[in-house]
Amino acid sequence: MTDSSTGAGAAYGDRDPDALARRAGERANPDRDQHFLVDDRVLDRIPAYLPDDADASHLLEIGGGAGALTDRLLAAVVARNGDREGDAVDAPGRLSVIERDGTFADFLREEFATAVDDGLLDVIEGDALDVDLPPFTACVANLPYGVSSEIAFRLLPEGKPLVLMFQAEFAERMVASAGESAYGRLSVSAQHYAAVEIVERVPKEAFDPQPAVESAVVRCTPRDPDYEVGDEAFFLRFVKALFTQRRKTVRNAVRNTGHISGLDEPEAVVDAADEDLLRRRPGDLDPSAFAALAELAREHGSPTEV
Ligand SMILES: C[S@@+](CC[C@H](N)C(=O)[O-])C[C@H]1O[C@@H](n2cnc3c(N)ncnc32)[C@H](O)[C@@H]1O
Repeated sequence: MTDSSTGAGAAYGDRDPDALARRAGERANPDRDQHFLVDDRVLDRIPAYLPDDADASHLLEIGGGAGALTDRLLAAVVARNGDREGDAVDAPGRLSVIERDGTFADFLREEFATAVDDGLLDVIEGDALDVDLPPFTACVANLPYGVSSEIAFRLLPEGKPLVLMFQAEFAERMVASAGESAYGRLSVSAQHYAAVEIVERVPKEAFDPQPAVESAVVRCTPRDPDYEVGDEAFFLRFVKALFTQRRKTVRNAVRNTGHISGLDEPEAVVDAADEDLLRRRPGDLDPSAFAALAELAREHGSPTEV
C-alpha cells in the first residue's frame, strides 16, 4: 500500500513499527507505561476485531505512542470512507488519539500530518484519565497497563464497542464466569456493560520493550444485561463489597460489608434473603444473582450514599 520508509505523507496501513519508533527519536520507556507493539501481524489483526456492525465513523485510540496502531486505524478509516464515497448523508470517518507523552503526541502530528490536514486525525495531548473524551463511536487501543482498569471503566459506561489490549491476567478476570477462580468484581462489573471476550493472546515478544507478562486483546460488545437494577452505582458498590469477602458465605459477606456497600441494616437483608443463596459464596453467584440480591438489599437494607 505504501513505502513504509517515507514517513509523513505516506498512505496508511503498513508503516514499519521499528521505523516509526526510530523516526520518533525517543525510546519507549516502560516507566511511562510505554511498550510498543512491533509485530505487524498482530497490528494488522487488531482493527478487524471490532464487531462487524460497529459504527466506525469516529474511532478513538488511547496511547498512540509512535503510531504503529494509529497507522492501521487510519487505514481502516480511509477504507471506510472509500466504501462510502458519494454517500452525502454520511460524515467522513475520523480518528482521535489521546497520548499523554508530549514527545509522542508531537511526533504523531508530524508523522501523520497529511491525515491531520485532511481532517482524518486529531491528536489530543493529555491524560486519558481526565481529558474530555471526544464523541467516539468505537475505541481500539493498546492500553497503558498501569491505568488500564481506570481507562476501561471510563470507557465501558459509554456503551460503545471496544477492542482493548490488557495484561492477560486482567483480561482473564474480565471474561471469567461464576465459579471460576478468576471470577470477581472485575468480571461482574465489566460484564454489566458488555459482552466481553478474549479474541487474541499476545506474547511478550510482540512488544518492544517487552512487558513482564503476556497480553490479551479483549473485545467488549455493548449490550443490556439480562437483569435489571434500579440503582447502578449501588449495584456496583454492593458487588465490590461482597467480593472483599469472597471466601465467606454470602450471609457473612453481606453482614460484614455494610460499611462498604452503604447498607445501614445488613441484618435485614440477611433476614429477607433465601437460605440457599446465603449459604453460597460470592464467587459462585452469577451476575443476575448479584443483581437480585442487590435489589433485595436496596429494599430491606436501608442503603445510604457512601
Ligand atoms: C502500551 S503503549 C502503546 C503504544 C502504541 N499504541 C502501540 O501499540 O505501540 C501505551 C501508550 O500510552 C501512553 N500513555 C501512558 N499513560 C497514559 C495516560 N494516562 N493517558 C494517555 N496515554 C498514556 C504511553 O505514553 C504510550 O504511548
